[in-house]
Amino acid sequence: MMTDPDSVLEVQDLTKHFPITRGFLRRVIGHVRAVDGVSFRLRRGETLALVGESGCGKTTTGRCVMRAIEPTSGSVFFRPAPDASPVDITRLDRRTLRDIQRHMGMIFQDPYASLNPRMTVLEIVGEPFITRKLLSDRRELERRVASLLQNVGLDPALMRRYPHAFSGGQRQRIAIARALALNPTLVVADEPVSALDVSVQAQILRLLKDLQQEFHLSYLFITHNLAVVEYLSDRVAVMYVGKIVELGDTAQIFTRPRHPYTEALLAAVPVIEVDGERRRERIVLEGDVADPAHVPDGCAFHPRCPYAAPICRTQEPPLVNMAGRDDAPHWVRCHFADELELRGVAYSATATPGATGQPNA
Ligand SMILES: Nc1ncnc2c1ncn2[C@@H]1O[C@H](COP(=O)(O)OP(=O)(O)OP(=O)(O)O)[C@@H](O)[C@H]1O
Repeated sequence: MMTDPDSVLEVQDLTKHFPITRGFLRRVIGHVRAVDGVSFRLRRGETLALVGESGCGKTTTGRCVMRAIEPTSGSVFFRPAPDASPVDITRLDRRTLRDIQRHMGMIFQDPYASLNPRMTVLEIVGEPFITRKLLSDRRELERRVASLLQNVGLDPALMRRYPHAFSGGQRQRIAIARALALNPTLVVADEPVSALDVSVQAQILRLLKDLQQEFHLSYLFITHNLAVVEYLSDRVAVMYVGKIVELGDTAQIFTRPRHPYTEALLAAVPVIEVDGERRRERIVLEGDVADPAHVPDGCAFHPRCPYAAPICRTQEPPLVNMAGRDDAPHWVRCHFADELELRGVAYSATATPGATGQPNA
């Protein structure tokens, strides 16, 4: 159950296992454990970033939360409005689900692929009103689309143009206008700036931040870019092979990571030297992400972990809250979380990625 009145989303023990089949009869010979027991909470107006290397299960988690794909098990409690009762998205019938989904918006990585090239901006941004039969008056529809375009910094006079007339950044603004059309409570953004020019990324991130404040949006922000996380996120959940291995406040995670995987991710981000000279300190993570179809025994990170001990090969560590009694929770899944002195990076909550693409610039 979801008890906290401040929560917009509570994900409990979510799993998504994709069957691996073989042969003519499509016999199931195994499972890809893309999401494997993920739990987290998102408060009103908050941004939670899901980070990790490619293949760790971030996108699958986001899609299960919106029930764009069917989770294998677990619950996703969602409160569509501040005074509404929470519902478990995973238990809804099709029609109720569709009603509830209007309170959720989704922004994708590639604004070239996500916008239908044969539709005008008016049709793209206005489509949610049409398909849900919320507006039939053409004038009113144009007025609403114009106001949405203004919100995202686009000239409403361009609403009759097609996507090809716009740059990547402008296309992403159109996609954002569409995602916000029905005034959602929750926005799931999956790498929304990764496909854009570095110079445009900062503008789009700033826009997302402004829109969040104006419309009290809660963001589930999927990204592999820690500069983006630093700029936008209140909290961070680090995923590795379908599981959350560390979850806490952004500042905590950056300055005092407690999981070796987080340390490795942070080390892969370029940092600024104390003397002011920027140095690319790109420590590439050794080895590949474990195959979620053959998850290693014990801690899934142990084959790549520089601190691994025998216990790590045999026993899976539980997710434990390492924070003091009065501090914000800091969850870590590592046998040695309270022993290791791991390296973080300098953290500045005001950093703006994009101009340089670097977190501490
Ligand atoms: N439909 C599917 N069938 C089988 N396996 C899948 C399917 N979708 C995803 N997977 C697998 O699940 C795992 C997690 O994928 P997911 O896309 O969620 O990761 P990710 O962290 O979002 O990575 P990326 O940033 O590359 O999208 C991967 O191993 C992927 O190959």
